[in-house]
Amino acid sequence: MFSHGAFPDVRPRRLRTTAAMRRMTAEHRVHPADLVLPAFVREGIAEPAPISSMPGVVQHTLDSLRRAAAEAADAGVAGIMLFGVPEVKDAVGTAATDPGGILQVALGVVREEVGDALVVMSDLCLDETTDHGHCGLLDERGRVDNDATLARYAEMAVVQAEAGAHVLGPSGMMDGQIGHVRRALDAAGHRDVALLAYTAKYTSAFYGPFREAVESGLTGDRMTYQQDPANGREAMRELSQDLAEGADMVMVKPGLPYLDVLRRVADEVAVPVAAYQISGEYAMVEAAAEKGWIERERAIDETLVCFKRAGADVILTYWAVEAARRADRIEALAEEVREAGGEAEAYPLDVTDGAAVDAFAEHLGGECRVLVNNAGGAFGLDPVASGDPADWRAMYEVNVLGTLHLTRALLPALIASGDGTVVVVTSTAGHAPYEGGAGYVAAKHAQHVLARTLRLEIVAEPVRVIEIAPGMVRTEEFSLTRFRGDAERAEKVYRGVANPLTAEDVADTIGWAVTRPPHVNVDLLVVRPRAQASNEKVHREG
Ligand SMILES: NCc1[nH]cc(CCC(=O)O)c1CC(=O)O
Repeated sequence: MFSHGAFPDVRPRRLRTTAAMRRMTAEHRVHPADLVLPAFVREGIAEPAPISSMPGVVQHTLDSLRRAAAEAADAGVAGIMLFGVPEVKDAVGTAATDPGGILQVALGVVREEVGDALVVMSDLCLDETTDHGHCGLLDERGRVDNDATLARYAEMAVVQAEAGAHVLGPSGMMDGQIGHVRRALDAAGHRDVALLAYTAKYTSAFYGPFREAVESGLTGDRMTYQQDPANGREAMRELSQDLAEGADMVMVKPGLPYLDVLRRVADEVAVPVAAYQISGEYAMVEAAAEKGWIERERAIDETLVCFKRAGADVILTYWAVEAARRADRIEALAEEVREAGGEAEAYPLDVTDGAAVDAFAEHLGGECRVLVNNAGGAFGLDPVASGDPADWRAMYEVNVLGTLHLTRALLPALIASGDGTVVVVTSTAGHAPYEGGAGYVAAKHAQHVLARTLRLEIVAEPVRVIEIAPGMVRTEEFSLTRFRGDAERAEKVYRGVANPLTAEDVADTIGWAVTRPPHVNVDLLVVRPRAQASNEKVHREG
């Protein structure tokens, strides 16, 4: 290495003096387009089922998977990798080649939802569908039979491609799987379906939580087909095989314990390189954070940028959507505030998660003057007769319980400040019904009444409670979320309306109300565009 000179002329710390300097000199950044969300979908459940060893991750229903895919697309994530959990498992994994099998149905649902907006990937492996839990077929002595398994993989590949997958991820570590699957796809006319080869897949204790996620029946281990953690060079042998067999992208898995392998692979190839941050890696960070032993968001971001530094182009991570949001819009907004001379910190938070909200309150360290409860949203526009209870529940969770969680957690700090303000952003839907809006209307009425009740309860405290109720506001996502990404339907809401309110109009209103002198409590402020006289009386031109 050439010399850069010596101390005291050379002081590397100069480049670390300010946030702006560090940002300019950062060698790597995580972009939402680098991230892929692995997602589980389970057959025969009516509600998403939490996975206890992966807090925050669920086994989806088809419906909740559809929503999660739309959310991932909205967050700018690159892709989604689907794992299916069938109701019935058997020795040969029949569900894996049944066009009506859960994974295939899920692929169809996700493609229908997101089209080509996400790269839709599917796990190509038998362990989710076999009762013995192995990634392949067993011979009469109970050993995993490589070549018999290849034939099953070939059938699965065609069925998954037909169901709509853009990319298949053969993860069973059978010799020759990439070439076998490639030829099967080509023979069936699926020349454009790409293969993400699990090139270096190690037998790992860190897959533990995944086994719960797919309700694996595995007894024993996978040591005869997955790689030995002691081996690095062997990964290069697998790599040359996969490339020769036509792999479009290659992957190293697990992630963090194998960054050296990732670096070796990345140095060697001319195809995109992926890393899979697996279930056990996720669980470790979540568990330590839950105990308060590490800072959750910092730890997550650090792991992700380390993958980039080690040479990954693509990262499969259960934090994909959260990290994309953090990397993306909230941070951009904080940056805007800082550039305007203010101070800001971006802190992505799921307001429906009471424990996460408590952690956020702790992060603030007992200091808070103004709380703006702005998180909210509408899902669906169905009449009561066909209302979807899952939508209604979700709307209650985010609009009402979100406000409860934050207000509860921050009230002590607001009171202690000696001059606090709670703003509750409701809606004109909190004051009058409209057809199709019942679930949202009910939630917004509840939020309105929460604000009124709180005002009664804390009248003796130095805290104001202000409700802002906006009417028609055109933002990039309110109607898009309500109609699950149907842009045309979302657009129709505002068609012909001269000037719907903007997010800035509402922010301006909040800013005004909050900056009145402390003794002035704006109880309720309804703000609508001039063209809207009531929820259902809107003037449209043309
Ligand atoms: N179909 C095999 C497969 N594909 C992805 C994972 C693990 C993913 C994770 O742990 O997050 C596994 C489990 C295994 O090899 O035992």
